[in-house]
Amino acid sequence: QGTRVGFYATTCPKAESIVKSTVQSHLNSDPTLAAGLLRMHFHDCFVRGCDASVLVTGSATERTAFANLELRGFEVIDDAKTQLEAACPGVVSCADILALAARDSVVLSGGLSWQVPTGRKDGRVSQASDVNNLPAPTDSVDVQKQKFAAKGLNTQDLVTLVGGHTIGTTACQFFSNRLYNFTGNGPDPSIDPSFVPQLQALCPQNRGGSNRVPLDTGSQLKFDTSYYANLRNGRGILESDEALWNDASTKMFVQRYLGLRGLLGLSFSVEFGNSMVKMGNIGVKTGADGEIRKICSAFN
Ligand code: HEM
Ligand SMILES: [Ca+2]
Ligand SMILES: [Ca+2]
Repeated sequence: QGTRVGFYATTCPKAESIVKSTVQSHLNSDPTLAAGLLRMHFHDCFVRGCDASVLVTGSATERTAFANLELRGFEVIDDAKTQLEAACPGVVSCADILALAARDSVVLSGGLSWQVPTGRKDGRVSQASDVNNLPAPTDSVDVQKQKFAAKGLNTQDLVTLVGGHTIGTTACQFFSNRLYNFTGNGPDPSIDPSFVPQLQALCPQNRGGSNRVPLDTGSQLKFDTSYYANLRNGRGILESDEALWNDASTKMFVQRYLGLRGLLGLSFSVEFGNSMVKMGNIGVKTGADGEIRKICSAFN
């Protein structure tokens, strides 16, 4: 796979601490950026591999694709890159900065840490038209599984990584179809009926599509298992999220993360790191495959 833990130990020993302190200082002023950085790494890895293709600006780059319009935290990556270029010019890739920043975001939100293998090169291509195989919030469990399997990720990885929704928010436009006219008339029956009016108030019908709602009600800044408890209680926000509770193969992992009786327990905080390492190795470029960008938003 080409990456290894401690890749910069001799060439830029402070690389990981520089990323961490940069993420820390940005989260101090805006803790919601943790979610932005985690999601950005996912959107990078699923399109042309973890190669920072998502960071490039310009017409028709990935950043201009619909699925990426709400990505947040680019300024954190740029800030870390500036400091890394001062400390060790031309050494640390933007793809690695993004992988490290995603880990640090989880840890600073209360999650358990993991070691991030590094050594990714930055890609030389970024095309909006490549951003079509990302999962959609209306995807069934079967489609979600297929999209993850196409990247070498299994059902456990799917349930675990989507657990990233324990932090952050979604725009109403991605789920408000569930609140009003889901099956011709009335809300999606898989939503807890007592939760529906709450969501309707946050997302008024035919307006407020850009209003934002926490993906994990009551715990949007904390990296915990509350997201899974919400799924069990019919309080998942996206249709794709609640579906994980209504399919036997994915429900089993949700139950195990919740430590429900009779099933072998599984630690979400441990497994999240394991699955992130797998996701972080998707399509990694090494050697002459790629470059070390000077600026993360532009090819050299
Ligand atoms: C089936 C897979 C997935 C689907 C359908 C999905 C869908 C979505 C949607 C629709 C949003 C709201 C976007 C917006 O309003 O701008 C969102 C937000 C988010 N997603 Fe996912 N996602 C998936 C998997 C993942 C994975 C694997 C991760 C990370 C490991 C992740 C992390 C996040 C985070 C942290 C946010 C909040 C972003 C913020 O607050 O800015 N998602 N996701
Ligand atoms: Ca990429
Ligand atoms: Ca949470």
